[in-house]
Amino acid sequence: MNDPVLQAEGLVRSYGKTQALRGLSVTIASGEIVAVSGPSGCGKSTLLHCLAGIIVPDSGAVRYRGQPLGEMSEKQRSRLRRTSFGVLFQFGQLVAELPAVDNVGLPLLLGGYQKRIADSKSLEWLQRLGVAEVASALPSEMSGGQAQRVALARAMVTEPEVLFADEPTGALDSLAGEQVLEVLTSHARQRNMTVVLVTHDAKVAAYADREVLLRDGAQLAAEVPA
Ligand SMILES: Nc1ncnc2c1ncn2[C@@H]1O[C@H](COP(=O)(O)OP(=O)(O)OP(=O)(O)O)[C@@H](O)[C@H]1O
Repeated sequence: MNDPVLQAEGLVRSYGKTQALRGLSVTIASGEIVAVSGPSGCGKSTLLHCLAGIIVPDSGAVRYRGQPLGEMSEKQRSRLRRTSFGVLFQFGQLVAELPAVDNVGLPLLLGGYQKRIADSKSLEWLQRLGVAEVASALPSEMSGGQAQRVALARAMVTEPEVLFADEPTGALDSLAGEQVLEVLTSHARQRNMTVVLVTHDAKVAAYADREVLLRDGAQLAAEVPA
């Protein structure tokens, strides 16, 4: 395996009495596209959120390039999410008051880019994902599928080292879903971007290099190539 980018060891995470992760370990190499799959409620999103440092496991550790996330301050973790990680949540989470072009450009503005450059990179990504026509639309004026593609553009625009995507094609019909996955995976392969893709759909998992199958908060079996 190439250099590991992310190593999770013995992750346990509960919500009240529900144990979402039960001692899960997984290693993700640089440039790998990994699908995390399994039935609803098996802990996929919880694993993604632990790997991205959005939530902290009750026990176990996640290391990013050897550095335990648990030993970073919240400020350091959020800086890491802004600079090295791109996160696409299951429900896009666009800013309701901003048109698509500004939603996508937001992480660039926060990273110190000039508005003019942020706008042009944002439009480039909207075009690549086939939603340039909604550039000036507010999220409330978009279809669910358009909003999801805009949210993906926002996660990709900073060219993150690792992209975490939770059901990135959940709101898309199958043709649009294939187009988005094609753009996402070909870009990742060109740029050696690591992708962690949560999905319950075998057709989506087939775009990955490797599949991590979960059942009830644990890995089902030896990892299988997708
Ligand atoms: N914020 C929360 N509060 C309480 N229980 C939660 C919370 N988030 C997740 N859970 C529970 O933890 C378990 C794992 O949830 P998780 O969302 O990680 O699974 P998932 O595989 O991503 O599911 P889905 O495919 O339906 O999105 C489930 O039983 C879920 O009900």
